Amino acid sequence: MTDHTPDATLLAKAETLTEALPYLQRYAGKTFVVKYGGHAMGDPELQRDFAEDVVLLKAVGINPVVVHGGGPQIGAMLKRLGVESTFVNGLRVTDAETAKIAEMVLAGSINKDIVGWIGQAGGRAVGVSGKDAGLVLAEKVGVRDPDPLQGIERHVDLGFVGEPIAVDRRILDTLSNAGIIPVVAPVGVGADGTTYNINADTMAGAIAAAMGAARFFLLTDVAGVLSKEGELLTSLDAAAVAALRADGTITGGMIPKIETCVAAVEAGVDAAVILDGRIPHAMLLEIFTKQGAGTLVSAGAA
Ligand SMILES: Nc1ncnc2c1ncn2[C@@H]1O[C@H](COP(=O)(O)OP(=O)(O)O)[C@@H](O)[C@H]1O
Ligand SMILES: CC(=O)N[C@@H](CCC(=O)OP(=O)(O)O)C(=O)O
Repeated sequence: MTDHTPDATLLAKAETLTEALPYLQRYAGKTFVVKYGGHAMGDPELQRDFAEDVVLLKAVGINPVVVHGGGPQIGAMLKRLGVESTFVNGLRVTDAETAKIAEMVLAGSINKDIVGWIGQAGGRAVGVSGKDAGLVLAEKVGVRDPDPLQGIERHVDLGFVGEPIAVDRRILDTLSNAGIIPVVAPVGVGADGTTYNINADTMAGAIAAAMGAARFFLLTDVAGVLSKEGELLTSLDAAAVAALRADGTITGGMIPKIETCVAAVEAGVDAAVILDGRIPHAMLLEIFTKQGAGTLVSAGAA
């Protein structure tokens, strides 16, 4: 008699699909905003995995919106051009020349690379910056830089660093409704036409809030938010984040990342998750399996 039982590998594949079924049903038609950090972009295989994940989301009826960074890539270009660069609280101090170079790298080079990778993975993507169709109106950021050693706060002028004050989502809706994946570079424009360099986490958070996203993923090069002992903190709320900032556990690039997560969930995004972009298909594993990964930031008590 013929044995009709499929082999174990095929059965495991079928089980993976059935495990995904409730998530597919829950998320169909929802918007997911994905922040793809510059540090997560290094490896060509990971780039391909990322693009496949985004295309798969679109294919199963989710509307992904990609917002990308490119801090290390801007840094490399500034170095090649002999331009010095400094950061305050994770934000690049941006003079007029740096703003021009940042826009060139973000909106010109990286944006088109990602559009290309998505195309290679069988999707259709269109790259825009916050300037296109008035997507992101920005204004100049002022930052207070605490100096705990002296117990004072110095005011630091960050130059052409902006923060989003209004998001006009119509271009994103138009693209998504046409089956196209929008890819957004973190550059914004002021009411007077000034170009602003915007931290990509902040940009993505503002877009996630404006889209009422069901999920906001931030792909980076760490497992998530780590404790002082280096352990992964799997779940945080606003109060826990404030405590971790106050005691110096969260520093540098993690500051805008975690603050944007808190702001997004407080603005109505269901959940924000900081994910390890070095893990192949980190996003798919987080969305479609029972194994949560990374740090989940939620509005209520964690
Ligand atoms: N408590 C913390 N947990 C994890 N990472 C932290 C923490 N505090 C600071 N960081 C730093 O934040 C970095 C992530 O931010 P960033 O370099 O801006 O990444 P991206 O380019 O993906 O936006 C980590 O690589 C790490 O160096
Ligand atoms: C104001 C500010 O800091 N802008 C960032 C924009 C890119 C970015 O945020 O990239 P990552 O997400 O890869 O860090 C910068 O100039 O580096």
